[in-house]
Amino acid sequence: MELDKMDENDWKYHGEGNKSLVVSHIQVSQLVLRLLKYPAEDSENPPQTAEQAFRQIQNIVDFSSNVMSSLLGEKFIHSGEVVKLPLEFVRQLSIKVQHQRPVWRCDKVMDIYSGCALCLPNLTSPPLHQPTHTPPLCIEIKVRLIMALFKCLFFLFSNVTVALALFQGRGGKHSVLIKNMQKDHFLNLSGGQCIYSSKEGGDDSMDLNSLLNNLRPYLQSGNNRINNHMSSKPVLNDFIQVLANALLSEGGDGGVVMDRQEEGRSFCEASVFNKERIHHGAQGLPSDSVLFRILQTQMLDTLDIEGLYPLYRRVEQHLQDFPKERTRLQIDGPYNEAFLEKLQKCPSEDDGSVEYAAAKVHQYRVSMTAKDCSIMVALVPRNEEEEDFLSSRPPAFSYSVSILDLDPKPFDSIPRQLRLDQKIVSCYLRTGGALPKGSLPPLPGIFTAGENEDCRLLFHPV
Ligand SMILES: O=P(O)(O)O[C@@H]1[C@@H](OP(=O)(O)O)[C@H](OP(=O)(O)O)[C@H](O)[C@H](OP(=O)(O)O)[C@H]1OP(=O)(O)O
Ligand SMILES: Nc1ncnc2c1ncn2[C@@H]1O[C@H](COP(=O)(O)OP(=O)(O)OP(=O)(O)O)[C@@H](O)[C@H]1O
Repeated sequence: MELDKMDENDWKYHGEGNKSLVVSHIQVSQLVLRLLKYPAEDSENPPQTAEQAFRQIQNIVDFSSNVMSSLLGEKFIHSGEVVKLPLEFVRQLSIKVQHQRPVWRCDKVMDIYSGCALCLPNLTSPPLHQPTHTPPLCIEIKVRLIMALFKCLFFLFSNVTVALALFQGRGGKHSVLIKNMQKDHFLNLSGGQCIYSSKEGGDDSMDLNSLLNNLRPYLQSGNNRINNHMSSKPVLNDFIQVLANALLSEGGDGGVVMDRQEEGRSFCEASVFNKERIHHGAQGLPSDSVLFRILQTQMLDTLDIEGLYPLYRRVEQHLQDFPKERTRLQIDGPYNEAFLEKLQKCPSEDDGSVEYAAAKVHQYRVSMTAKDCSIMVALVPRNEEEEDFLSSRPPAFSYSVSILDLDPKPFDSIPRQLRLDQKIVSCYLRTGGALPKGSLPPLPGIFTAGENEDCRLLFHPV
């Protein structure tokens, strides 16, 4: 990428979240740029200088590469690098992508003032072995939330959202869905075609059929492939199994997903949802799988928000008295090895010190990041000429598993977490356990549990 020759026509809208917007390169399919967003009311007066924006993105890179990578496993992490882009390019890009942005995300605008962005590999287009005729199938899962489809993994997470992205064609023809199940959010990437949704009041079964029709060519094998027939249930079951196998596999990149039942450890084994499993947390998950690593990192919050808040207040009070201590305590970074050491070597007993309190807050913030990240799984059917592809069921896939959105959560976000938690608890007490439609998702510490298809809330000791 030649930074002095940037042309907005080489880039297209890819997706966005709450605080960043992502564009992907049209020709160089392995590249994306992630740009910061500001509240729309700040569009005339950017809330930070170019230097501060650069620092913010460098902090994101450092936090990912020095802290989260060590906790989650390097093989799953792509931290990227900060780039400085020509301002005119960024302005033109912002105009170009505007009409593709979902309306409900337009309360924020793309940062067109700093010229800073994060350059990352495109995780929906991973360099997986030899090219095949069939394009990669990408599934993005926001781990905080998990959908009923994945109820086998229920015990890991606290709510229900999944984003599924089906990409057809590496260069040009795309069929894409990214869907937030809970809020009915769509992110249609350029030229995207929705293959699955569960719109409120919409015809879910039709959408599920659309998903199944798109999945069928990936999952038909052996006789089914020749006869071009495979009924819906096995398609969905196979899809879940292939996806679960990738999530439970111990390789990060470029592994091969086969049916794990043959290895004596099946997906269903992990699906048993019972009190034992909740109490033992990670038991049953392969120790180097992405799910295990994320769960371990989520469990750094040994205190719940109510237990943490007094420690946060201790640090806050100390900073009011000694503002310069902010740097020594690494409240806003730098996110280096010393920061990691602080949270890893935090004593188990409170000695009343501000260092202890700061380390607990650091741990909590890291845990929050691990609860809010996403997993991207890219699957490519293995060479269709190979014997095992034709005979195995479900067919074998090459895969890559990555974790995205590992930004540090600000120190100042703690009081907001407490308010959210209090709202949820009062809602729980008011409704006797049933969340009203459209309400906030439960926070960590509250599980949406499913047994025999029905959902209820359980308080989970953390
Ligand atoms: O605060 P919450 O619980 O609403 O969570 C925010 C998420 O909302 P949702 O999970 O959809 O309700 C929100 O997700 P959305 O993409 O907006 O759905 C973000 O993940 C946000 O993180 P950040 O501010 O971008 O670092 C999340 O904020 P943090 O609380 O993790 O800082
Ligand atoms: N490296 C990448 N490769 C491919 N797609 C990506 C990449 N990074 C982000 N995306 C896409 O862009 C979307 C927004 O990115 P991201 O989740 O990092 O934004 P965010 O604003 O931090 O989100 P959140 O609202 O969860 O905080 C993702 O959901 C994903 O679909």
